[in-house]
Amino acid sequence: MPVEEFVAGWISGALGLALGHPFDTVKVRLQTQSTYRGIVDCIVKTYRHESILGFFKGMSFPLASIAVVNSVLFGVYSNALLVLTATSHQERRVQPPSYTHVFIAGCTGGFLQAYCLAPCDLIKVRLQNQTEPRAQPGSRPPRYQGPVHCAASIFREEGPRGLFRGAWALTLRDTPTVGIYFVTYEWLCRQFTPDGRTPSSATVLVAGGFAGIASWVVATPLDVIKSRMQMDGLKRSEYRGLLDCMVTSARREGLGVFFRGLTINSARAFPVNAVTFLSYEYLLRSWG
Ligand SMILES: C[N+](C)(C)CCCC[C@H](N)C(=O)O
Repeated sequence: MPVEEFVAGWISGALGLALGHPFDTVKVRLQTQSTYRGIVDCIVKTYRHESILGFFKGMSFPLASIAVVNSVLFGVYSNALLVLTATSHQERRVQPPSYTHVFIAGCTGGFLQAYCLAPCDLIKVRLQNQTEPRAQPGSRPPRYQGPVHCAASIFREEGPRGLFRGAWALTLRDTPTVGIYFVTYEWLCRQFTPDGRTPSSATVLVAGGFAGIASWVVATPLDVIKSRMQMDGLKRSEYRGLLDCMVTSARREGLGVFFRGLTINSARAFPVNAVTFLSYEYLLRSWG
């Protein structure tokens, strides 16, 4: 099993993540809290109360864990294509796989990474939603003091299954949308690259960026539900399940609720995925 894809996925995931984290914090807050009037209001309030550091809450942990998740995503994708088409990463430029194969391999990668992502994403979302300013002497400490403390508290208070809260919504979100992610990327690369040639860096950046946006647009409704399910259970359980969360949210806030965070998510998706794909392709190429 080729391991370079896993390593390249690892490094490129970490690079993309660091770039996108401030956008991600604003997105999570807009999706789960109703105190903000919009993107600008959320940015201003976060900055005023928590300084620039507020935007980087919950980042250290995903930086390590997203790297693992991305490595599973790209590693599984590439190896699934190897099984389906019997071509390696290098051979695929000359013998491009069909879009159906790309889609199936993408869905497989999306499905498997969702399980590694679920507990990591839960911890990230819980930490990002802590709006207390940095601890001052004498002030009450926030509920979770860091990722390890957060994981231990969830385990203690909500049981081992609590760590997989929202995992179902996450799997439904990622299985088809990662398929769309890779199909968009491949399609755009092929549009701008002569047959049999490797895509240029500019092409990879643009194709990666738009692949990120396209997949996030489709993923946003379930992303909102996922984030809400993850925050549920903190005080008391409000939703009886995924469907109940959808119906309750729509009834209370209208159908627009399913698009919360869409703008900021798209603004984040472009640079994150442009950098992810560029570094992924670059690493694989330089390893020959
Ligand atoms: C498929 N879905 C839209 C869920 C995400 C795919 C892109 C993953 C990337 N690490 C990012 O965070 O943007």
